[in-house]
Amino acid sequence: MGSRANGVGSSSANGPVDKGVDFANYFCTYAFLYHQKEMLCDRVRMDAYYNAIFQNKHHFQGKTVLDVGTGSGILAIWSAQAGARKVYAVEATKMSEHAQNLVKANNLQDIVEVIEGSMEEVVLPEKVDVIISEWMGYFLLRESMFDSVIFARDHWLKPTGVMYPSHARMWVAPIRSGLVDQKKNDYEGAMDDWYGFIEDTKNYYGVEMSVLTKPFSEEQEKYYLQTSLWNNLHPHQVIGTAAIIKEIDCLTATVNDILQVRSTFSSAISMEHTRFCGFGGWFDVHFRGRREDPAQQEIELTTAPSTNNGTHWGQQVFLLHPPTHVDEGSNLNVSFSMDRSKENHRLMEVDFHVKISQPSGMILPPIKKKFYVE
Ligand SMILES: C[S@@+](CC[C@H](N)C(=O)[O-])C[C@H]1O[C@@H](n2cnc3c(N)ncnc32)[C@H](O)[C@@H]1O
Repeated sequence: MGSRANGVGSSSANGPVDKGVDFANYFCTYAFLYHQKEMLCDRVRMDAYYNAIFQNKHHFQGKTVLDVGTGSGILAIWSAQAGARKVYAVEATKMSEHAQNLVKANNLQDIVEVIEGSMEEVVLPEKVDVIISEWMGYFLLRESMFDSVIFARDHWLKPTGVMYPSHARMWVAPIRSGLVDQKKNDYEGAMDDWYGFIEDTKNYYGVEMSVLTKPFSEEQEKYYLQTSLWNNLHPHQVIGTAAIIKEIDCLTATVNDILQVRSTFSSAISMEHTRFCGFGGWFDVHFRGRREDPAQQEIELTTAPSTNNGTHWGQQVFLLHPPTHVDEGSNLNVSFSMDRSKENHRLMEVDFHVKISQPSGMILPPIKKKFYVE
């Protein structure tokens, strides 16, 4: 199982963010070295940022850089090693102390200035040429950290400045997966256990609890059947064409642009006699520099299903029960929407509306389902 900051129980998307709650539930996990280590061990992620910086040294040599959410300090250190004149490394948690030690241990204390504080509150002495950040959560937007990068860009990037990464995309594709059976069994097992429990409670303790069956069932259904799952999909599990559902230009996107994702797309099933079990969702980001000041080497970081280049982000899997038998030539028409959870602006709610037409021309009853990305 992959892990990013959990963000559970944080603040509202509509009201002001309660900073204390947000810190306790979101930032706190990033204060642990074991968590930073998991990201530092992700070779796909590390290689992409390393290559983006060192194969595009012209963006860093003699330049000022801001690392938004420096964590262990790794991106700030690389920026300095690539020749930056000054690097501001901002980190909200006490991880800043480890970053500071790491900077000193690598003899970069004259270039990298670690600043402990929230990006929204720190004051820098100057504007910067480059903003670098690793802000991507599960399915790209979970964690809503890109808001802080947008804030940093709007306040601290020079008009000629460059964003690292410069672009991001979200992808969705139909999949087959044995998890669809496993999760249904888990749910049914939990309900069987519940029925035994209410019978025992009545027999031994004289209390009738069946009035709670419906809310318990709803709770378990949400947990087992409506919560998206972290999974490392094999490419063979993708059974139809993948669609891009969102494209972000990191230089120009506003918070308003990323509050919601809306997309309608069609996907042609490309596999014979298979089960359509739901959707897989993933993202990629690109390092292209800016139009007037492009990268010498464009780098891509993809979290697509892969046999040997998996990432700690994996993919998010959205299971549709029961699975539908489809064939090569079946076609899916999909409406997708994603919004921030009202209870916690760092979590997401996703809706799929799917119409399936079979190669025979038969159109199946539409499928509609809501999911929680938690
Ligand atoms: C995904 S980690 C990346 C850490 C490091 N840059 C790396 O690439 O290994 C994101 C980091 O950003 C920090 N962070 C998130 N939002 C922030 C904000 N608004 N201000 C300062 N730090 C923030 C988190 O505490 C976390 O350490």
